[in-house]
Amino acid sequence: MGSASEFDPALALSHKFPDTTYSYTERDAALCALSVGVCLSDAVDADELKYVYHENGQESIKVLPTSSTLLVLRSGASGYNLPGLKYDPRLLLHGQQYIELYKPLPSSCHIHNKVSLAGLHDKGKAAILEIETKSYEKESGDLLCMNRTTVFLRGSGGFSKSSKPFSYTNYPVNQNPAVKIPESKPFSVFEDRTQPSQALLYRLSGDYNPLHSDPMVAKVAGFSRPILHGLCTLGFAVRAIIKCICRGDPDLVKSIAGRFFLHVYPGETLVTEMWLEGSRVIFRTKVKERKRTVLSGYVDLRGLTSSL
Ligand SMILES: CCCCCCC[C@@H](O)CC(=O)SCCNC(=O)CCNC(=O)[C@H](O)C(C)(C)COP(=O)(O)OP(=O)(O)OC[C@H]1O[C@@H](n2cnc3c(N)ncnc32)[C@H](O)[C@@H]1OP(=O)(O)O
Repeated sequence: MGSASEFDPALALSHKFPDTTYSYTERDAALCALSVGVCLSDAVDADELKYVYHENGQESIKVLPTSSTLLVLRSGASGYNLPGLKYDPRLLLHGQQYIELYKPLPSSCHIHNKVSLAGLHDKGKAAILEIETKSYEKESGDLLCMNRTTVFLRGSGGFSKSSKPFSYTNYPVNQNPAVKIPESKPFSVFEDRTQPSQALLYRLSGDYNPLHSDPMVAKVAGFSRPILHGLCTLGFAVRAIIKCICRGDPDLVKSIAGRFFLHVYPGETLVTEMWLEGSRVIFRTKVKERKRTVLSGYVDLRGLTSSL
């Protein structure tokens, strides 16, 4: 169990993460797509079949931009170990995700990851830890994407040594996923029902955190049953945006930012509302059954035609 006295922010900040490597195949990419609801309600959906099948062979399938998180899972799906930070991994929740995509993701790839600490904050009742991963294609050396993961470590705050709460960030404020939701009617709304087994499928993408599969672990974490991975909810939301606004073209997505407000139980219905502001899509996802917002954020697009 973590406690404030076991936090040494200076030690954590001076830590140099080792580079990591990762390889994924067309099978991983297709599984990742299926686990965020691709072709869930229509097995021949013309916008989505390309993520799992291509007539020219599996090497020609497209990869969803949210699958970029697949590349960084090895660096800490159910917890991050770094000196100076001891906490209870069962109380960790995914708070935010920020993704930049520089090139369409290939259907299979060998990856070289450079990992760094992007933020550390004392929120009193919780600590917030932000880890940034830059993923390079091993063969070409090209930078493919950047993922910044914010985790909320409940029960681990209160470690500040002075009266001012400790807060360190090394990235621009305009990359903050917190957004103001417009008061106007949404440009588009998309509804999707997750399956009761959704988290059991999503975990095969590589996040084996037992919070999503083990009823006892879920109880300790304060939930009545295992909850859905935050990145699965984000995958459903971004899929909805690609479908409703990008006319099915995933390569239009330049960056994605999302903040998780509340847990989702597998089997619940996700309703994603979208507003178009220039080349930015602001979105909000609600759970229909509980009428609660679970996620909001924005997706920046490249080359959007004005005919929308
Ligand atoms: C790619 C690698 C992936 C690895 C991912 C991690 C592993 C995964 O397996 C784990 C998961 O997927 S968990 C499932 C998804 N996440 C969730 O369900 C969490 C949903 N959110 C919550 O429960 C609350 O918002 C909660 C609990 C997060 C916060 O609620 P409160 O305690 O009520 O907080 P509040 O009092 O409102 O705010 C306190 C301060 O914290 C900031 N904050 C709030 N929500 C945040 C969030 N989601 N992310 C980041 N910061 C957040 C607030 O701004 C506030 O700070 P300040 O006082 O300075 O304004």
